[in-house]
Amino acid sequence: MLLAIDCGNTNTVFSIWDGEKFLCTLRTSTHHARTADAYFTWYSTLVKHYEIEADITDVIIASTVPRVVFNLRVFADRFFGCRPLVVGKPDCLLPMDPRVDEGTVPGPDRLANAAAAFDRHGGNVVVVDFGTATNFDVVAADGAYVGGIIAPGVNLSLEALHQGAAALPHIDITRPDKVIGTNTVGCIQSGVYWGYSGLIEGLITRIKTEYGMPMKVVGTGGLAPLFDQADVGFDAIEDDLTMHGLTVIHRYNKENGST
Ligand SMILES: Nc1ncnc2c1ncn2[C@@H]1O[C@H](COP(=O)(O)OP(=O)(O)OP(=O)(O)O)[C@@H](O)[C@H]1O
Ligand SMILES: CC(C)(CO)[C@@H](O)C(=O)NCCC(=O)O
Ligand SMILES: [K+]
Repeated sequence: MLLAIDCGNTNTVFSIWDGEKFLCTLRTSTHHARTADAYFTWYSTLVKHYEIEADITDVIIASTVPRVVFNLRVFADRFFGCRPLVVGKPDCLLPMDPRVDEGTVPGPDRLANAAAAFDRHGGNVVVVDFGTATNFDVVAADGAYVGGIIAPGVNLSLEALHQGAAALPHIDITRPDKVIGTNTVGCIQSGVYWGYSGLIEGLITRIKTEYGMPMKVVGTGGLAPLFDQADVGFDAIEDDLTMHGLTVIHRYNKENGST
């Protein structure tokens, strides 16, 4: 069985893949100082709680935070006796290499999204991934990641307003019915929800125009369903896209002999 680890700037997600389906998905906040032993304590408690029969033989990691990789490597080695595949490292093959400016290191989450989008939709896809940042990942007809857009994440924008303006409270994102807010919270909610909806819709339109061919748009990440309610232009919402990409990359490496 495969343990797939998607380590974002805010949250770290572990999923166990039995070759056909994910048996569970476990989430914790990302801390670069978390030790291998601490990962195992957390992991084994939850696996026991959910009564999962996990026989982990392989581990794959995609981390947007370079510093956590060391402890995750130790975790894989100490508790599962395996050397993990780390997306973005030279010994982790990709089904298709990215085509970006020389010296650019695309986020491993974006490489996983590209592999997943190609596997499920066959390319000519733009993935909109709502995480700490909101990134748009363009996947060409042959499955290559060819670039995209990085915008500040929704929660980051809310936090920045609160941090930077003394009279503005911290609020949670929600879909306000009205655009014209009649109280402070309503005004912020409108600015972020409707402002962000315009950003997504506008960027999708511009990407399609520049790309010049029909494209599918797939939304993923925690806030994708909320923005889908504003009809921003998603053809599909797939909450497991990055994880699916990790299983695709892992399978590709197995079949092509690197692990
Ligand atoms: N209605 C909502 N309001 C606020 N947050 C939400 C809502 N729905 C989902 N979320 C948030 O979405 C998060 C899951 O999103 P996701 O895993 O895609 O990104 P992340 O963990 O925030 O970022 P990263 O992957 O960059 O670490 C959850 O932590 C949850 O707090
Ligand atoms: C954009 C984020 C932060 C999204 O998680 C991540 O993919 C990242 O750190 N990327 C590195 C830069 C790039 O993708 O071009
Ligand atoms: K993510």
